[in-house]
Amino acid sequence: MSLQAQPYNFHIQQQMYQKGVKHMCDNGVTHVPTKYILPEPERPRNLAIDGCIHLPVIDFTRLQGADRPQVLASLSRACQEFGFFQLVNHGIGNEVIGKMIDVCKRFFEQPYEERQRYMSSNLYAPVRYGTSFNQNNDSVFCWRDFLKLSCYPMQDFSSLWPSSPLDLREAVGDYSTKTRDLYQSVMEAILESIGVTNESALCEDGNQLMMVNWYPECPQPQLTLGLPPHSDYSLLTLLLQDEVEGLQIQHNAQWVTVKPIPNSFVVNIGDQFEIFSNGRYKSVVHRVAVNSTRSRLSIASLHSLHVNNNVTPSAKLIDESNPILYRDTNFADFLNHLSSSDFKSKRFLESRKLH
Ligand SMILES: O=C(O)CCC(=O)C(=O)O
Ligand SMILES: [Fe+2]
Repeated sequence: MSLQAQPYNFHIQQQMYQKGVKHMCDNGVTHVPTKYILPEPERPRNLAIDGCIHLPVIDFTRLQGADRPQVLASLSRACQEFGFFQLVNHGIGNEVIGKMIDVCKRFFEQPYEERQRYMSSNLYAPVRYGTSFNQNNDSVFCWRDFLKLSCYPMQDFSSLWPSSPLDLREAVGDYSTKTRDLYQSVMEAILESIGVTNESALCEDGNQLMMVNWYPECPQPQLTLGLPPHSDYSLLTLLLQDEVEGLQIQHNAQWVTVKPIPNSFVVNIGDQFEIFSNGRYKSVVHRVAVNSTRSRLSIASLHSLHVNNNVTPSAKLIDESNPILYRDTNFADFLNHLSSSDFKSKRFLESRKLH
């Protein structure tokens, strides 16, 4: 190879990575390029070796009935010990969920030119197609393409959602409305479980963002990750995963794989709620492992405070024995953190801790 050929190839490869993993797979990739290879200690172990975990299960129907006090107690334990739970009997119909999963898969199966229309490196863009975690900054890329859709208020955003597949806007509209209603009921229960009521800013008028994650089959899944360890900048995330496992959470200093339960949501506490609860409920670090035989789709509905609102520890949870632990924060702080190069070495939440 001539001396000049190297930088040229390097440039071509960089362009290829920026187009995403689906594009690379469509072009017949047979091994994981160096750009995606993690240092050994950060690599996942075989999914079959890492333990599986059955997260606490919360039955939404029981939450609405005479059993509410017992279910609230289980909810409180789950949010303190795991930061995660699985929500069953949530009332969102199979057709709404099935249509959403199907249309999202069809979005990613379109030719690159169609998906690329929504590509943007601007983290503020309300609709954005992209790859990796933060492709502007990631030194090691991850095996994931995504479509981000701002969803609330819907009339401000729905005309910006992809126009192809033709039924995408209708499916996202139905799904985001239903998940938003479900979020409000679950958040009311979470607030009640922590002994704080009348917090309408946490239930209404906030921000709703849909992250549709596509993890194509990966030829060497033991070398890379679909998503690196992170916690969500949200109050609460409602995650829908298809039947393919891959989500791992950190529990008792171990990575454990969450076993998908059909027709359920994985719900997790985000950074904003950990701050609001002054650390009582935990925003837990999680990551995604990929596999060599099956692509995987997940759809995270992230519910946060309105972008202009500060999140601050609730005065009702602060007293002499529970001193305030976090500084106030807002969405701009988070985006600054995300675009700073040191975000991997320090978690956003850590940067907000007072002591
Ligand atoms: O794909 C998953 O299971 C998790 C996705 C996730 O953590 C996220 O979108 O923040
Ligand atoms: Fe996440």
